[in-house]
Amino acid sequence: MAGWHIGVIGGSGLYDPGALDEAQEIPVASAFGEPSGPVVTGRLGGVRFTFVARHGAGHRLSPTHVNYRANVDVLKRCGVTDVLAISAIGSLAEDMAPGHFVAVDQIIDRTTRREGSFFGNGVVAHVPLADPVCPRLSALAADAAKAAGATLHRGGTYVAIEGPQFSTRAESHLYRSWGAQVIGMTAMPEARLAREAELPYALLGMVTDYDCWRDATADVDVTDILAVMRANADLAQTTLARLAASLPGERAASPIDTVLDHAIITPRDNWDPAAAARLDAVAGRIVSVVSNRGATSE
Ligand SMILES: CSC[C@H]1O[C@H](OP(=O)(O)O)[C@H](O)[C@@H]1O
Ligand SMILES: Nc1ncnc2[nH]cnc12
Repeated sequence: MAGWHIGVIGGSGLYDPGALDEAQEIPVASAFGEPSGPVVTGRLGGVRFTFVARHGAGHRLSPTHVNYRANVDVLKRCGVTDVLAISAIGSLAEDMAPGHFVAVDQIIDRTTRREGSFFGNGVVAHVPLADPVCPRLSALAADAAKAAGATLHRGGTYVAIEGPQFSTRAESHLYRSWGAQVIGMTAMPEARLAREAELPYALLGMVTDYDCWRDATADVDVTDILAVMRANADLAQTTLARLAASLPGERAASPIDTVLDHAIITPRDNWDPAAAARLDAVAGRIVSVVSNRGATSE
């Protein structure tokens, strides 16, 4: 059994992880282009945390233009074992009020304009995604949020829209009729990619608004969202500290750690060497043999 190394992807309003011991920015390049911004690593209560701000410093990247592949790839390259995403979310459910936290457990993907896989073009893989969220990490994060003082909902279906516009009222009602409880623009393809990289993924959403389905409230507005996020940023950082304090000393293996064992369908002899080489981090357990073989035969 090994130790924990938590990768944190901070969403709107959470542009830094708070006080990390021995914090340092580390230069790490991705085979999939530029990550959103600097990667900061450090320790919280003795546990290593590595942080990237999803929309970059100064929130320059829209949900469509975030390089989700590079973000997950650099976290994997840093040796992260698990990924906790923190996001601003709209509520589609009466009981999930602004200020509450939701440990999301299901996702409906309505995004259309994003690179959704590390694989393809020479190495094809099909990972299982029935449960896109890791129940162990999600429960730990939920407990930590509760201990930090958040009003916490365990479980909730998140509908990921392309954005950047918020939904129409008809869409908002439609998503409610589908059984979705919260809405955002970033959980996909992030959760897909974490699974492909064999990284257990959990998503803690901070409710910032009621989207636009609720007659009794004004329609969603970005200024209000950021005000709620700012009011909750400390709570998110305290949640991380609580999480660090509550992690078991040893990290027992997760089935997600080895999900690629039965997912790659392209026979090894047919792998495209360049495609395999790019997978040296996300699928390092599997492809390193081939990359090395390619290197020796040249
Ligand atoms: C700031 S309003 C919309 C914006 O906020 C959420 O971002 P994130 O998931 O990174 O916290 C939402 O998904 C949109 O990107
Ligand atoms: N209502 C909403 N729709 C989409 N993304 C959001 N992020 C925060 N609130 C949102």
